[in-house]
Amino acid sequence: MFRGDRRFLAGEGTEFIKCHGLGNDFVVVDGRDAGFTPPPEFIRWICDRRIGIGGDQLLVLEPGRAPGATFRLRIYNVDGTEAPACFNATRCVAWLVMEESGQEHVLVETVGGLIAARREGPRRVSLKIGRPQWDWRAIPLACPLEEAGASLENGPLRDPVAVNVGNPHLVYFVPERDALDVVALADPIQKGPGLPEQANIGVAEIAGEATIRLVVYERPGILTLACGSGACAATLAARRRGLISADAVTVEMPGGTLRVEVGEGDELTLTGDVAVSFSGRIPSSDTRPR
Ligand SMILES: N[C@H](CCC[C@H](N)C(=O)O)C(=O)O
Repeated sequence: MFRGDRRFLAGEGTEFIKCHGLGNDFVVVDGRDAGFTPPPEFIRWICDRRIGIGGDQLLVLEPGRAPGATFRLRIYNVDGTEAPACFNATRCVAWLVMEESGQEHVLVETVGGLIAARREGPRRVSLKIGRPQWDWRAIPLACPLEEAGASLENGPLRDPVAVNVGNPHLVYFVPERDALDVVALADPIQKGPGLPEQANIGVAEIAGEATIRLVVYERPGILTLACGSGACAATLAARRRGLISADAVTVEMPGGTLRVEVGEGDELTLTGDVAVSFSGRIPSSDTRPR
C-alpha cells in the first residue's frame, strides 16, 4: 500500500465492513468498545455513493442495554436521522456477530424493539418480528386513514394499508409494479402533509397465491433493491386486504427474495440471505476529501 507520513496514507480511521441483504447495502461500524457517534453531516458523507463510501444506511453496533440483548444496533438513514428499524440491516449485523462468536442465535436491541435472530444456513439469517401496530397514531399518520384522502394518494397509488412493524410503512397494491415510476409517484406522498414523520412507501403486486412483487421507496427518499420491513408490511397488508391467505409468503424485490411466515397474532419470521462486499477504513473528518 501507499507509504508516507500523512495519516490517511498510514491507515488511520475507523474500520468498517460493507455488507448487504439482497442489495440493500450497509456500512457497518463496530462501536461496542470505543463507540462511534458521527454527526449528521459525517453520516451523509459516509452514505454518499460518489464522494463517500456509499450505502442505504450506516449501522453502528453498541453494547446491549436491555436484559439479554447480545448488542444494540443503531440505524442511521442517508440524511443522518436515526431509523427505529431495518430488518435487512438486523439480519446482516446478526450474521456478523454470529460469525464472530460462533453462536447460532443472537438477540438484537434496536430503537424499535428486541429482535431474535437465528442462523438458517451459511449466509442465511431469520428474524422473529414482534406484533405490528395498526393504529394511525402509531404509524404515525396525520389523521385516521379514512380521513386522509388525497394526502396519501397519487395517480395509481390509492387506498393504502398503513402499518408500523417497528418502522412506518404504507403499502399500495397495483396491478403491475414494473409499469410505474415509483419514485415520481411516491415522493410527494412521502414528503406530504399526510405523514408527519414520513414513511417507507411500498408498491406491491400480487403475483400468485403466496407471492408478492414489491418495490420500496424508503424514507428519506431512496428506492432500495430490497427492504425487510417492507416485505413484512406488504405481507401483513395483503392478508389484511384478503388478497393473500397463505401463511408463508415469498416477497420478490429487485435485489432478490425474502420469505415471510405469519404466526400467531401476526408475529412474523423473516428469512433471507446476507453477504459481505468489502471492508475498509473511514477517514477522520480532517483528512477525508470534500
Ligand atoms: N431497508 C430496511 C428499512 C429501512 C427503513 C428506514 N429507511 C426508515 O426510515 O424507517 C429494512 O430492510 O427493513
